[in-house]
Amino acid sequence: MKAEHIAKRFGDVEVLRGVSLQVGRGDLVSIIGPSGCGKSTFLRCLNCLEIPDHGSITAMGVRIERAGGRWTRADDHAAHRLRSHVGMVFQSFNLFAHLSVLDNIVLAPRVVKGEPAQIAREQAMILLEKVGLADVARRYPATLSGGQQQRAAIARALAMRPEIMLYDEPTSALDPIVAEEVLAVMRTLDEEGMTQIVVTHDMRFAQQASDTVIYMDGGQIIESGPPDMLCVNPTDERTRRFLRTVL
Ligand SMILES: Nc1ncnc2c1ncn2[C@@H]1O[C@H](COP(=O)(O)OP(=O)(O)OP(=O)(O)O)[C@@H](O)[C@H]1O
Repeated sequence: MKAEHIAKRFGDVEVLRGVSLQVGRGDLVSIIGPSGCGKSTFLRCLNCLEIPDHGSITAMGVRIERAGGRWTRADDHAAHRLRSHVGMVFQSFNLFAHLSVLDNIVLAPRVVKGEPAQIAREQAMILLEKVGLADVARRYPATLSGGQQQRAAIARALAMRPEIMLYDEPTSALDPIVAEEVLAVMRTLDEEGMTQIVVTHDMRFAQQASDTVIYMDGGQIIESGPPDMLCVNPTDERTRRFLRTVL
């Protein structure tokens, strides 16, 4: 996946100022940086949940190019194709409260892809097994712990068979022990070759699990590199100051 010169403003506020990033297949990239620096906005631009004003996104043979003009029907079509390759997981899980865990996972394959019920359910059970939730498949989200809900959200995203997974602070609402269960699922996906981009405040995970850590500040990428290089010996003073406060 490649993003080039992504720019985005909300009213007078220039939130992203030409952010470029290339993520290799199977890589796990963590995006860190101070609150409000544009991490989530950038992540959301990657699957056009937020429409960039300028710049381009290329992934899985789909290219979206923006030059400040109107968002057209053709752009919409391209964004739809892009999203069919990309799963997204949010901080607040966003599960459907009125559906069981199993039905949460079955829903999109049934409705969007028209998969037969039996196949969608079998696939969902395989995914629930994978994230350690097979025994709670019939329960409703409200009866699960935060970590279980987040793992169900990951299974739901995986049910659409994405090649790329985006996570927006997946463990920020969780205590460290429960967060570890979620991070373990992401590590397993990494071992299986899934491409993953994670906005996170969890520096330990960023350091231990990432191929690349991106440090953003002020709507720009200030520094990027392998976790050791970035976290042990950052070249930029702002990066050093940020890491001193979080490590
Ligand atoms: N839909 C929106 N409308 C207006 N302003 C927005 C919108 N979304 C984000 N912003 C603003 O853009 C800036 C960047 O927000 P963003 O959520 O991308 O930062 P972040 O680095 O992910 O922060 P955090 O770590 O606190 O989640 C903030 O000033 C935020 O208020």
